[in-house]
Amino acid sequence: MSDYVVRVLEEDEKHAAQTVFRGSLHHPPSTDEEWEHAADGYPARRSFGAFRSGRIVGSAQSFGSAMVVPGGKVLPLAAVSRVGVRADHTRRGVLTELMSAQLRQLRELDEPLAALHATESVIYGRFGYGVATRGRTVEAESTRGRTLPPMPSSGEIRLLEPDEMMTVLPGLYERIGLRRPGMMARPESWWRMVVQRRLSLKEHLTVAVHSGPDGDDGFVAYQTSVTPPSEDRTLTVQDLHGTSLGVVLDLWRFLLGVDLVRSVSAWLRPLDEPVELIVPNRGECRTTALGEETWLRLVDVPAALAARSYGDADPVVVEVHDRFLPENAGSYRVGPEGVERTDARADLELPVDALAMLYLGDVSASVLATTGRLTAHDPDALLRADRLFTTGAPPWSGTFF
Ligand SMILES: CC(=O)SCCNC(=O)CCNC(=O)[C@H](O)C(C)(C)COP(=O)(O)OP(=O)(O)OC[C@H]1O[C@@H](n2cnc3c(N)ncnc32)[C@H](O)[C@@H]1OP(=O)(O)O
Repeated sequence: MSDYVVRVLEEDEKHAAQTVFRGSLHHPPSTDEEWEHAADGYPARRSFGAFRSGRIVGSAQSFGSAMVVPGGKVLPLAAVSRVGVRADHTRRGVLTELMSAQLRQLRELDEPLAALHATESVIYGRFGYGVATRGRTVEAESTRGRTLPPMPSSGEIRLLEPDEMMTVLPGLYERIGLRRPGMMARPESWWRMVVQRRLSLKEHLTVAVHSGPDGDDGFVAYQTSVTPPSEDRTLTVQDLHGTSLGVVLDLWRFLLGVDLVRSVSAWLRPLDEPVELIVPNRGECRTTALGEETWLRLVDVPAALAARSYGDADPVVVEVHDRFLPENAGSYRVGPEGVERTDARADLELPVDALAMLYLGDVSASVLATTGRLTAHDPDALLRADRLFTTGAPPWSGTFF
């Protein structure tokens, strides 16, 4: 690794970094038009490059966002992406250096959380990331022309014109709010990278907005496709959010009734979204995949632990191990009254990646113990930890970056 230099990029080096990233994913370089929409998504000052003989061979970048944690507090979040190392420089510690530099920067920026979407599950655990939200891919058959189970409807649906999308969606997403642990804020540049880019590239994107008694309260963005030789059209959901479950299910009912569509497919939906209950027969709605959504990193463990709320139980002392950010290592007394560092003997012990799995409520301390990711020195403390860390519903993000 000594032949490599890892440093923050200059603005005019970002395009080359993007080419390395895209190449690592087996994609061609961005066209000028694509780059126009992608360029400012990840600021140069938050973008690291690894250089060998003056040439960029690896990249890891982030943009600033915010994530809601159990109890409703919203914490600064680094959204990490564009991670790639050129194929002729892998397995020499380049990513390890990039991750170390990035984590150090996020500490300096006072961002207690970092999140990413991984291409492979094997990569990020060693850097302290753990899967903190999951989602399911849902496929449902069209209900067109058939009688649906009765359900109270909560409003009306209208389609947006393409030129309305960028003016309506960002404000509507903000209005909907960060409704469940794991959801994140979308900076304006996110909308440009995702929606404006599609519109400029003339991709056919349809957006339906739901309005209830208080105005716009939900939306879905979707595309449709045919896979020859079949004539059957599939509708694929790209983005779906609403202020309540009723609004979200109204949007689903709309999608299931769109003409000339045989089935509706949506990926990484919340695990508890009950689409099965709004189709004529449960069997017409299947979970075809269950997958990792957010990999979360507690960059500042004491700040992150102190920010979330806890269930009703006596405190537990949790010892955290963190190889990359040793300032996080140590024992914390965690309870409904708050969190403090302590020298007391630990009841439970776990690495920081397992703490990320526990943090938003995706898995319980007992499950982590049973699967060998947490050591319980006191079985009673394990039950208390289950009650402390539990949350009402599975966490979910719903934002891809
Ligand atoms: C958030 C995102 O952007 S996700 C996109 C991630 N990028 C990709 O998947 C693109 C294709 N892959 C790559 O570019 C590279 O393989 C990377 C970035 C995943 C890893 O980069 P490298 O420089 O090879 O990682 P590095 O050498 O630091 O490896 C660190 C450790 O992780 C292991 N490792 C890293 N990536 C992998 C992998 N894909 N499969 C198996 N092991 C891996 C290494 O073997 C090494 O283990 P060790 O410490 O026990 O020796």
